[in-house]
Amino acid sequence: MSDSSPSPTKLPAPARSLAPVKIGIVSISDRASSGVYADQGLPALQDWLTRALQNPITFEPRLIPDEQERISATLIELVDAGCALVLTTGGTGPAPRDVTPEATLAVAHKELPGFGEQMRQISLKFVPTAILSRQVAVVRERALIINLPGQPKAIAETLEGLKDAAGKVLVPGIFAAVPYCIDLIGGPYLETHEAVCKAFRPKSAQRA
Ligand SMILES: Nc1ncnc2c1ncn2[C@@H]1O[C@H](COP(=O)(O)OP(=O)(O)OP(=O)(O)O)[C@@H](O)[C@H]1O
Ligand SMILES: Nc1nc2c(c(=O)[nH]1)N[C@H]1C(S)=C(S)[C@@H](COP(=O)(O)O)O[C@H]1N2
Repeated sequence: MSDSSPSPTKLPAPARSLAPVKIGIVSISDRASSGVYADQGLPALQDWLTRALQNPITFEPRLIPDEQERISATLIELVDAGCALVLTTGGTGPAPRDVTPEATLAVAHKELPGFGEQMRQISLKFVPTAILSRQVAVVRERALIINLPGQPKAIAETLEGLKDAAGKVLVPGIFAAVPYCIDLIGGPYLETHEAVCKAFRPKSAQRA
């Protein structure tokens, strides 16, 4: 009679425990925050991050008007609350009330210009007005803060980049660089779902 007990070699590998991560998501919109229209920024951010990341996520959502002091105070509060990543949406354009980049730079310890440069490159594949977005990314303490444009569809476009119909990456999204950046500033080790976004780390930084 054959032994029906499972061979140890066939047992599924024990699930790796992934570090939890706290993420601040901030929708900056005069009209959404005052109820003129329903906010689509926070749902779009939460949806994309939930699809992209394998780690357990605690979201810290904030919906606020385009007011510089309020934006800076919100960013500081979220970093102090332990967010490793803070994503904002809205207020990056040239209009008088668009002050998200100024509010972000005001709380920066370091600026990372590559994120804004890459987002504008990606967005140019979607809209010629991509160059109107003044978005910045900065490090404050152990947190990475990134501005995304306010148009809700721009959230997935900039984070994920541009793919062809077969899913081949044509222009890498900025999120590919986020996990390694968070390693470097002392945050949790983030792992992504490759079908949504393949994170890049140098071999020496990859964990088994
Ligand atoms: N939070 C949001 N929810 C839904 N749609 C939004 C949101 N933010 C922006 N949009 C849409 O994207 C467009 C461009 O965004 P932008 O940040 O320039 O808005 P805005 O003209 O400054 O107005 P507001 O700050 O009142 O949203 C808006 O006109 C609106 O159609
Ligand atoms: N991917 C992407 N980027 C985009 C857009 C867009 O629709 N998709 N809209 C542009 C427009 S029209 C503006 S005015 C700027 C600034 O937008 P914000 O003020 O909503 O942040 O983002 C630009 N970047």
